Amino acid sequence: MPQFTAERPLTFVTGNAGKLREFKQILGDSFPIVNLAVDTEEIQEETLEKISEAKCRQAAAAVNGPVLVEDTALCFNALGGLPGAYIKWFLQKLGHDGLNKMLAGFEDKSAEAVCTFAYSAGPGQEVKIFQGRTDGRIVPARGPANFGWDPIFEEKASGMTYAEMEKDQKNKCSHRGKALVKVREFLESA
Ligand SMILES: O=P(O)(O)OP(=O)(O)OP(=O)(O)OC[C@H]1O[C@@H](n2cnc3c(O)ncnc32)[C@H](O)[C@@H]1O
Ligand SMILES: [Mg+2]
Repeated sequence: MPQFTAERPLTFVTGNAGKLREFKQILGDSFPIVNLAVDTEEIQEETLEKISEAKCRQAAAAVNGPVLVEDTALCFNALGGLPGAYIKWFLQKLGHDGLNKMLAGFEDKSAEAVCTFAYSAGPGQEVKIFQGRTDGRIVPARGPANFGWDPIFEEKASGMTYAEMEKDQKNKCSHRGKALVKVREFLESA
């Protein structure tokens, strides 16, 4: 375990309350973690790994210490993986109903939720990537609209939308939960 201390904690850089809430539920308080919202520039890139890596380098420079960032993508299979990393803007402009309508012309409503964490020990240090993926499909909204696109993502294995699940159930099967298992393994072995 890298020596995170109260003076030099691991900083989870995000401005998203839902992400932070789940992050804390999943990782608990096993070591000193603080949260900071740094406005990072989101680059346009081919791969989710490169987007998270760029975000991580900016965050490490801003914090000047160990950082963890994540980027979440929602990939519609009928659209070749789009909106992917651009889901935030599509959700903001179109809402749940509009996202469903985007797939109206396609039989295939399947989608993949992808969470990509990136860790750096500090500015100029190597960036480690941890990814979690969950299969599902896009459905008309069901369940409380507490977090992003949770009501319209029906997880494949359970047939429930993320929004219909108890928090523990979502965290066990979610893109974020799977990625954080890998993050924890790394932090515990490093
Ligand atoms: O500061 P950062 O960490 O970048 O936070 P963000 O809100 O900008 O997040 P992203 O760039 O990763 O955009 C992902 C979008 O998907 C949403 N989202 C992320 N994880 C989700 C989840 O588990 N369930 C539902 N919506 C989610 C999130 O609210 C955004 O609208
Ligand atoms: Mg963002």
